[in-house]
Order: sequence, then C-alpha cells, then structure tokens
Amino acid sequence: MTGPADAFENVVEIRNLWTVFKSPDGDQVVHRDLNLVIRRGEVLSLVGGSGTGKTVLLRQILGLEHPDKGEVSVLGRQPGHFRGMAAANVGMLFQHGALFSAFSVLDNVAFPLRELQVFPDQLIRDAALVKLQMVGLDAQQAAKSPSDLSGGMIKRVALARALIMDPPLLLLDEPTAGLDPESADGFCDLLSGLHRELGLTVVMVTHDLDTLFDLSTRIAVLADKKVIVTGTARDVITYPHPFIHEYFLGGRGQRAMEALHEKR
Ligand SMILES: Nc1ncnc2c1ncn2[C@@H]1O[C@H](COP(=O)(O)OP(=O)(O)OP(=O)(O)O)[C@@H](O)[C@H]1O
Repeated sequence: MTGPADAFENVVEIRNLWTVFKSPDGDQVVHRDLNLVIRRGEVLSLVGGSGTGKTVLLRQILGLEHPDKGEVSVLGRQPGHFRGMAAANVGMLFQHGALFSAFSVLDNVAFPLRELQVFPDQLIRDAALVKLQMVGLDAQQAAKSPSDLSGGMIKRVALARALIMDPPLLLLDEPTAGLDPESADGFCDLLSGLHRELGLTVVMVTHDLDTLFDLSTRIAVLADKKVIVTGTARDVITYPHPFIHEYFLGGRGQRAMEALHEKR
C-alpha cells in the first residue's frame, strides 16, 4: 500500500531554523540556524541537555509552534497548513499521555476521528477498537476511565490515539518516562513492532539511554543551539564534544554502553 509519505524520501526537512523566546529579561535564543532532515522509515532520536529545545522542535514539526526564521516542512508542506487534517499526517505521543480524564479509553482514542465530523459513529468505534488491539488493549479496557489505568496502559491508549488516522509520521516525547523498567521494555517492544509493521517514520525525544539504544536507527544531538552531529549510536558517541562526553561517557552512559555491547 502506498501512502502520502511514499512520495517523500525526506519526511521532515528543517532548514536554517531560529527559535527565539522574548522575555522582559531579553531574548532567549533556543535554536540558531538549526538544520535536520528526517528520512522515511527511520527512528530518529533527539538527544540534548535540558532546555536545548527538543520539545519545542517536536511542537514545530507538529505545527503547534512556528519558527522565528527558517523553515520546517513535513511531507513537503508547512506543518500548520494541513487544514485540520494534521492528525492524518502526524501522530504525537505527549510525555504524560494527555488523555481526557472525563472520557472513556475508547472515546479518547476516537476523539481525533470524531472531530472531523465525517464518519458514522459505529465506524469510529470500530476503528478505535482496532487501534486499541494494535497496542495490546482489549474491548474490556476500552470502557474504562483513564484514572483506572496504570502508567503503561495510559501510554498505550495515548499511542492508539496518535495512530487513529494512520499517520505516516509519529512523534514521541519521552515515551518511556515514568515507567518501571519492565513496562518500559514492553513499550519499546511495542513501538519497535509498530514501526516495522506500519512502516512509520518516528521522531523521538528521550533521556532514557536504554530506550535510545533500543529504538533509534539514527541519533541527532542538540547542543550549542543546533544539531551538532547525526549518526548511529557509535557515530555520535565518538564525536568530540563536551556534552557528548558527559552524556554518554559519564557513569550512567557507561552502564548503557556496556548494555549496548552485551546486546551485540
Ligand atoms: N512558549 C514558550 N515561551 C517561552 N519560553 C519557552 C516556551 N517554550 C519553551 N520555552 C523555553 O525554551 C527552552 C527549550 O524548551 P524545551 O522544552 O524544548 O527544552 P527540552 O530540550 O525539551 O528540555 P527537557 O529535556 O528539560 O524537557 C526552555 O528554556 C524553555 O523554558
């Protein structure tokens, strides 16, 4: 099956991007002349210190924010220009799931389709149930309220909602944050399977090195207000930069590196 992403080898193109936040204390430059291309089918992870603008970049790809200068294009168009169909092109898994607490699981997943006011309700419910099944949840869980779910289940429901319109591009903000190691492993396995089966392009922000090494096909490192290096885990780890040295070769990085060696 071919889809909208098949026509584009570069699913996301970010060219000469500047992001500046104005405040009474002066302007805060977050991105300065940042460039990044995300190719079809890859799992590109964004890594960087706190406040380097990783989440802002995801929001710009989604079209929720716009750069001060430069260009972001998704499938050849500016993200804000999907005319209400953004969810059909880009699915977003927010850090804390962002479910509506007053809605059932099923209604949360169905929400983006209902918003379109195009499809009959039975079809929408069936589509939501199929997506819940894809993330390992059954009809019994569909009737529950988000407050009855574990952290891992909330992430799964939020993922089902992000995928409801079969978007070719999926954005993940800290997908395993707050999960215990077993749930985090299970969620990584699920993401990895869906990436393969659905042929998704994925952009992920994560601070968790296990998740990073498990899922990424390529890593982009943000420092000095731009992308300083992109490549495989091995490529970026050997790039000479103080942030990379501290991040990957400090105590926690060493442990993750040992785990990476054990896997191969
Ligand atoms: N709407 C906004 N108005 C003003 N400043 C903002 C806004 N959104 C983000 N910022 C600032 O931009 C910087 C980058 O924020 P962002 O959340 O993207 O960082 P991050 O790399 O995701 O950090 P972390 O890893 O800690 O989540 C931060 O200093 C943040 O305070």
